[in-house]
Amino acid sequence: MSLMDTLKRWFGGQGAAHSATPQQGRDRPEPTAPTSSAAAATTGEAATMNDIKIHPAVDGGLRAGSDSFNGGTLHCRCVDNPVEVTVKAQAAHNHVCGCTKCWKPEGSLFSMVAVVPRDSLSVTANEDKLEVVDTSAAIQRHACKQCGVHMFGRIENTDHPFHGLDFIHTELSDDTGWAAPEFAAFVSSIIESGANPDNMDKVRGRLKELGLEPYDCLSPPLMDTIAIHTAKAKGVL
Ligand SMILES: N[C@@H](CCC(=O)N[C@@H](CS)C(=O)NCC(=O)O)C(=O)O
Ligand SMILES: [Zn+2]
Repeated sequence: MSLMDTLKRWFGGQGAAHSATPQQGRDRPEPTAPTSSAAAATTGEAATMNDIKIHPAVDGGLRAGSDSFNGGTLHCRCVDNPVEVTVKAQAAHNHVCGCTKCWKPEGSLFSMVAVVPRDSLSVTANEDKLEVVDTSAAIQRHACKQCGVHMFGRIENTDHPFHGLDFIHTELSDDTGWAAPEFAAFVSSIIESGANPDNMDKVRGRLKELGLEPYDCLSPPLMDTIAIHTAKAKGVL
């Protein structure tokens, strides 16, 4: 059984999703710099909860994934010769991530990132435009050298709890049916990108309102996965 199957068996499928919102496609305009969202969160303006913009794909409510969806193609933002990644699987554990390392659209407080089995993902066009942004990171993020978009993240360390899974940003796909985000990870880390600490209650409030439970690391099931892996490696489980 693959790690993906194991994760799914242990933790079930995707969480509840809410009302529809348009996905960001590659030929749709980049969201404009927010007037009162990330800006409010970073400048110290008195933001209300409704001012907080989390990510363009979730700000209008979550769009449910489709049970029959089996993957699609992702494209970078280059108009000419875009990098294309093909994924032959539904994504799992989709979530918004506040860490400084995951790629975010311009002006967004959070990235949106999900996992797919490594063997379901291939680069199908313009692979020569990709480079790893930080070769020392656990997640080797392959980004387009021209537009900067991260096309996929891969864990090469075979001892890592998530080895076998690749990380993708489903918003880079025009295909509909991708699993909806289920939670918010590394929420406190948005402060490291310059978000105003005074607005954190409002950020967490907005995440809860959207149905994205906020965590300052990963979700409990994923933290359990890591702990189980570590316990087994140490021989205590
Ligand atoms: N507070 C740190 C957290 C970074 C972090 O641990 N990110 C998580 C979530 S993506 C991770 O798994 N990082 C591994 C990596 O970036 O290789 C930051 O914001 O930079
Ligand atoms: Zn992250």
